[in-house]
Amino acid sequence: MGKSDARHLKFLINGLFAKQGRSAVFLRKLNQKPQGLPFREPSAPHLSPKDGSQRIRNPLGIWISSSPGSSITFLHFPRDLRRVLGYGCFSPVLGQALSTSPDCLEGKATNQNGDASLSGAASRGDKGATNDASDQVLPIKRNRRRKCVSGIDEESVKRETSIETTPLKNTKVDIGLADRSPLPILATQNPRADNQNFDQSDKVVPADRSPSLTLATQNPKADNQDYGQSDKAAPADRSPLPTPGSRKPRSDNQNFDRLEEAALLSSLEKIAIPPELLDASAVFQRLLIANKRPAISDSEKLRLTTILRRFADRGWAKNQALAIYINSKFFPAAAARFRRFFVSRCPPQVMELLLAMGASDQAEEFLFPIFAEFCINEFSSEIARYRELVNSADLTKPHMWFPFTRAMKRKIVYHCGPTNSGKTYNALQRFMKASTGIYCCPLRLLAMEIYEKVNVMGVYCSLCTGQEKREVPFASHLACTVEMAHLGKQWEVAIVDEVQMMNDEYRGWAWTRAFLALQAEEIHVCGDPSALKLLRNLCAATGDEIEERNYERFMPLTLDTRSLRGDYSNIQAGDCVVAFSRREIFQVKQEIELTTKHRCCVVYGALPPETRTQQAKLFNDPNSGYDVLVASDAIGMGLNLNIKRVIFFAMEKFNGDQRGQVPASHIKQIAGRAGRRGSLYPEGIATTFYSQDIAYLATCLKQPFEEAQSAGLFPVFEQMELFASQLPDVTFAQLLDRFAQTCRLDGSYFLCRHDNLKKVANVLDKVPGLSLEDRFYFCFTPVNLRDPKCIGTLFRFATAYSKNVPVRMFIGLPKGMAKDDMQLCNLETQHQLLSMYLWLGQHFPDNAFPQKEQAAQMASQIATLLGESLVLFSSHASHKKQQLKAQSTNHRKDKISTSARKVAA
Ligand SMILES: Nc1ncnc2c1ncn2[C@@H]1O[C@H](COP(=O)(O)OP(=O)(O)OP(=O)(O)O)[C@@H](O)[C@H]1O
Repeated sequence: MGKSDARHLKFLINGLFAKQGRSAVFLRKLNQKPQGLPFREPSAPHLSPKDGSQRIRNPLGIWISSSPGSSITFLHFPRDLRRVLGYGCFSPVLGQALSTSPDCLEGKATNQNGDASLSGAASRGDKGATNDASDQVLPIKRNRRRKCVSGIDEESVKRETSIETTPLKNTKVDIGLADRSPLPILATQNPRADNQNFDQSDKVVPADRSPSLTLATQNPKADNQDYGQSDKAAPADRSPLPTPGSRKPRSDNQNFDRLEEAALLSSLEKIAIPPELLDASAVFQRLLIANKRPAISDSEKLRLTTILRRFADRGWAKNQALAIYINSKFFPAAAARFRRFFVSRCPPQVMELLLAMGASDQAEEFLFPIFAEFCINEFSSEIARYRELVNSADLTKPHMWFPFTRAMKRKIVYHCGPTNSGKTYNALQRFMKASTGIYCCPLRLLAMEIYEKVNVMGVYCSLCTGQEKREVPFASHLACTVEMAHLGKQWEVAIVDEVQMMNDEYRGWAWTRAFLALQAEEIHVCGDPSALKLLRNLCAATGDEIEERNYERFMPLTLDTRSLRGDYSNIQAGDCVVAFSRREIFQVKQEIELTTKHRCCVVYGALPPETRTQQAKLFNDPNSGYDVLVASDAIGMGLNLNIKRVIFFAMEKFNGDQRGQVPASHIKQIAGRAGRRGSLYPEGIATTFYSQDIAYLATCLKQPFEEAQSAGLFPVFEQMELFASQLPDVTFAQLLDRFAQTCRLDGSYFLCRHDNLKKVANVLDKVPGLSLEDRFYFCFTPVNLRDPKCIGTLFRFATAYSKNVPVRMFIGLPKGMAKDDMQLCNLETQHQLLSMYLWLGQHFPDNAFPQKEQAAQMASQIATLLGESLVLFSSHASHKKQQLKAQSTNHRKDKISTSARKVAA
């Protein structure tokens, strides 16, 4: 399809709705009349209300049917175009969506599973809504009162004209109408949200009859799946979309020979539909008023039933039906009703046509518009209910959730560079000069470090993490974990550190929210180059100005290809050995301490931040006697470490389901910890313990940063509540699933994974008496899901809370340092339980968790004990080493004396 064809198509779609006066802006912008198209001027309706439908002989061969009483207009595309666009029907609502949203045309809007969603795209109307203070209450409502831009900037004109070629040329990205997997298009957004102009047409179209019909999807995956199952493959589905070929050979029809089908189809395509049957609405009206047909032969009935069963079973119609808010679960019942209705009333002319078409795609295409009319007529309440549900799971245009922020003029400074390049340092310089500032980071440890550093420099700074709040009197600054960012306050400078985590599948939503919502004149975001493009896109949507500052490592990182060849004696002072499990970490530590003169500090995720900092200090201190660090990937972020060489003990990691290679981006981040400005080791080296791993390390280090495509999102409680109100009889875990299946997202976003939340939700399902809000927040509690003790304790806390009694810890203080690994594990678990209690204490009313202070004290004592235990472990090892040494000396002495005796004898 050529550029001009695409333009014609766009014009056609617009022209179709011009009579309602809603495409005027678009047409003016296009500023040219399509050549070769037999359109009348937009003001003159090109569809004659009398004949209802007519074939428009334009170069694209599209014909349109519409009838005076119908809210729907059908576009039937010729075969080659269908490959690109599918087949479908539009309501005036959709015409609005298309004519105001270039992004829709670009197919940018997707739901969670990567499906295009016409109405969900970021449109150029976005900026116009910035001052709409009435949007403040609920995200769903926020979208509804969007203002339209009256002025048209050059950029948007450019975007608009580029749309015409790009999607269609690639045939991959379409106008959001073609195949997408796994869910079909849900053109569900309330049209009122899109444009104020719609108010007029809203009056015309009765609520129940206004679903946005889309040219929905040929969805190969969803064909046979229940809509409700489609989230299973969610992460993968965000990736490459299937080529939108029109009607894929369907796998679900038993005994259907594809070749025969193809042959049949090629002949069937030639069947001409009489003009009087082109208008689906008219056909439906005929069916509606027809008496039940008394005389229909059994064979005719059987053939007709076969055609209609195929229509119901093959999946294509099911996907299309989503666009008219007939969900997949309801579709079989609707299709069965339609079959009975149709077979019993089918006029002879229609029957003849259908029997000639046979059980074919053409028959389905012919039937679908009639089915749509039937559904709208018969199932208006079901349609309205499902539409409400879909609308309540609308996560499109998340930047519009924060109108006060949008009303601000923000400057974004992106400090872009690899690890150890000084990004945070430079951002902090500006932060400290500002009269007010907020620093947001991924770890408690980092927040605590900045809190201490900044206060030492004389800038009063408070601390706020999930577990802890330290209020400094008269503090103007705040260091916090990103989830705890204060979004309602205005700041002069904000820092969002490690912004590439916006793409994190679990926590990404927190960075996205902070970035979109922070009310700061200047936002300094620090991150690696992987997030640069994404940030640019978000800034384009928010209207913020972006300045990019690029950084390079102070000293390059060198790859030592020799590796340690599996020999501990090659360990040197300043080495950091990275292992990916706790067991491996202690094994390596023990081996090093037994076989070399070095002593090891350890850092891993289960250690409290205080203990990790203490271990880092020990390692950084050249006089401490601890000169080697054994760590997990927890060193990738946050700690300032004087590492000379990073040695990867393994390149595989257990990811919760199975062991797999550690992704290159993680390897790079960890390796980048080697070498630090101003330390004993300004130059960094990376290598592996075993020589077989060196090739993978080399590959990882060479790899350029992989561009993040989308930012994480998660609904706020109010959204969840709205959604839940549509589904009163489901558990919270089911609700999370249903939300993930139903929600709609723009292409720049994905829904963060909720499997961990679901596990907690399942546990809490057994606790009666918790409100939806309680469940929502309880699910976010940081709990070690692999430890039954932690889960059991959370259950106990939730049960007590649900009974409205003060929640007690019942966690005793340990007797002393851990003497073995089991005791060490117990200490770690105890700290996790306390941390959980503290987190709940921060997020629920104070009187519900009254032992917060006690818990904080105990947590700090345990952190100290853990640190001391680790030191003790090292001295045990050196003691053992001495014993071994003594044993081997004695053994040697024995040997010598025996041989001396032998010689003497
Ligand atoms: N201009 C500077 N003067 C003195 N020290 C600096 C300067 N720039 C950076 N540093 C020091 O270099 C180290 C690394 O800097 P910084 O933490 O800012 O790097 P980064 O790029 O943010 O790394 P990461 O992504 O790992 O956080 C820090 O210890 C910091 O104090």
